[in-house]
Amino acid sequence: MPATPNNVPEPSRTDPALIRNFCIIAHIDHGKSTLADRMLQLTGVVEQRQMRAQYLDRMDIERERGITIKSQAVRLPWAPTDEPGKTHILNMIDTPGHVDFTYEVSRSLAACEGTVLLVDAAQGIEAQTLANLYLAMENDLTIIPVLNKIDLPAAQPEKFAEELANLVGCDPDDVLRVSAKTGVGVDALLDRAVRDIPPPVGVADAPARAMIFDSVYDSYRGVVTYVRVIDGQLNKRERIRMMSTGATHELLEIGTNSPEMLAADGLGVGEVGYLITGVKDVRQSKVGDTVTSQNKGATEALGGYKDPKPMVFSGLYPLDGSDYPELREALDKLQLNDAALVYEPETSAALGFGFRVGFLGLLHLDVIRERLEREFGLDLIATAPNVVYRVLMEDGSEHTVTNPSEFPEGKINDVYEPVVRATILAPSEFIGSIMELCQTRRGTLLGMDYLSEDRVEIRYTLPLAEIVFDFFDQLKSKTRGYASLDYEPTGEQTSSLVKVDILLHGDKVDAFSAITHKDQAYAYGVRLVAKLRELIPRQAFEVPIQAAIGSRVIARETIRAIRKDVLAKCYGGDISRKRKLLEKQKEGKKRMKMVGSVEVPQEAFIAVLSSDDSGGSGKGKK
Ligand SMILES: Nc1nc2c(ncn2[C@@H]2O[C@H](COP(=O)(O)OP(=O)(O)OP(=O)(O)O)[C@@H](O)[C@H]2O)c(=O)[nH]1
Repeated sequence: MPATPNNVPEPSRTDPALIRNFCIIAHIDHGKSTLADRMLQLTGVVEQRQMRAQYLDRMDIERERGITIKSQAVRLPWAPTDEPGKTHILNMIDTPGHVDFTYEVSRSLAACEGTVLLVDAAQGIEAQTLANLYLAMENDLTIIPVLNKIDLPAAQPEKFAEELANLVGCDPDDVLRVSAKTGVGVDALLDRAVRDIPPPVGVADAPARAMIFDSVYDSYRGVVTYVRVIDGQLNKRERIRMMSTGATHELLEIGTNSPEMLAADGLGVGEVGYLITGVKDVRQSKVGDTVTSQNKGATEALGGYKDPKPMVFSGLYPLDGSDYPELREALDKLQLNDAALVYEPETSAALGFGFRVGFLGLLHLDVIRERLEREFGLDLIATAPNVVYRVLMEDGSEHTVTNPSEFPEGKINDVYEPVVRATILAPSEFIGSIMELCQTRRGTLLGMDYLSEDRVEIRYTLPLAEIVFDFFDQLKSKTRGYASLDYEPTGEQTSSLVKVDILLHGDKVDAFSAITHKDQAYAYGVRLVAKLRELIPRQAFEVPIQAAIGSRVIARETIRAIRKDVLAKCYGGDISRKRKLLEKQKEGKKRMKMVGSVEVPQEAFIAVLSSDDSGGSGKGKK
């Protein structure tokens, strides 16, 4: 019998023996949000008529794109089927599934004792299933293997139960089978969570220590911080201290989510809930930090706290220069809710005033750009994303390069670039094409394992710069969509990297500068110069386009001159027709940027993004 809100125990200081903290980990689209929805319904915390799809994904973009960006926690009362009178509290912590947000995933995992490992019964294990499973194992979590979507005609539960059982080391019969869509098997899953996941252990009378696993900005309430109490207790109205910064705040409100906020007097050992202190900026309440009481607080923080590090940078410029103040304001607002977003003003000779913005990865970049355009109505030019390089000069100085045009001139000793460990899962028939792709992207094979007869896991070390553009698209097209990819940063390596500049009519265009491997520089220069010749219209004078490394020109094309006389075709005196043509010409000009003396269309800046010859890539077009 599912519990109802009426027999929920008091929200604060629940007996830890009755608490189970868990999260759901899954590859994108394997049904995590749908399963969470079913759990909300089955435990009675959301009434049928209020139910809407993906209840927990609150951000519009999350719902539209069907992805989870920020994690959320929700408290579910559940009396197991064999103990109907004993209501337990299941705290479900939703985790983002995408590789860009791995740090948030690992913080959420650290707040749990168990995890539901959810796998699509028609797809099987994918790269992010593995990546998240390894994180869960590192955190010593109890793993409940579950196959989802068993209602699908294409489901192969027997085959994938075997695969999953091999992976987690259990019997195939112990793999649960559910349909998050129809609800079949979800009650058995909740029973299993109560039975298998250990209750939290903590010292009730020790100084309070709570781990922050998420914090979100709410325009009415300020920052809402999600915590899991490990030791002691936090009480309403007390002063709390953030251990990484030492900042203290008054605890204005404390409570739990069911799934709406429900205020309480405090939170005790093992409990999961929210705190409100009135701060306005999530950077004051950072994921991974430890909260303690100001008075007789703890001296040792929990686990390691790590600042999220931007991995990919891109220049964002308003198409209309007068929108610059709005862009700054919009970035300020987004940063209130996104501690990982960093930016600083930047000026480009070609694009004017803008910002160099650091992101966790490409999805993060896409989401931010889309929000800037959609929520703030800005038209933006985004320069090609690049990674961060470290350059050591012969004179011993060191430069961190986040913008290719700032790559130092002069005598360079070494250039370091970030590398990742990539895991690719695919049917074994594609091994050849995957290896070929990784090889051309300067990859080093680390190893390969068969998960089952026809599915293989391939591990590579790859430069991050080689995968930030279109690696995933290429991988998908070479494997007919069957491959999945996950990667994690593993440090840096020295490489022979050079800066390729593009000169238009003799002037260097900073927005087109790129850093590439020495062996690829020539091909890159030739390709870009050819593409720009196609995209830049003829001007009143001849325009040479050159690619150069330092002062050495490696490729050249020329745009021939024309006199663009739109009136040439209008004989006679039809003045209104003439005016129309002139107006049309003026409008056409608005979409151009003057770069030195040359008019460059917006598409040209996007063209740098794509590595094929078909014009701009999908990513740059939005
Ligand atoms: N047939 C069927 N479809 C399902 C089931 N569970 C989920 N789906 C569908 O699978 C798709 C992905 O489900 P989501 O719940 O959004 O997946 P997710 O894992 O939360 O995705 P992210 O939030 O991006 O990580 C949606 O179209 C769901 O309707 C199921 O049990 N059966």
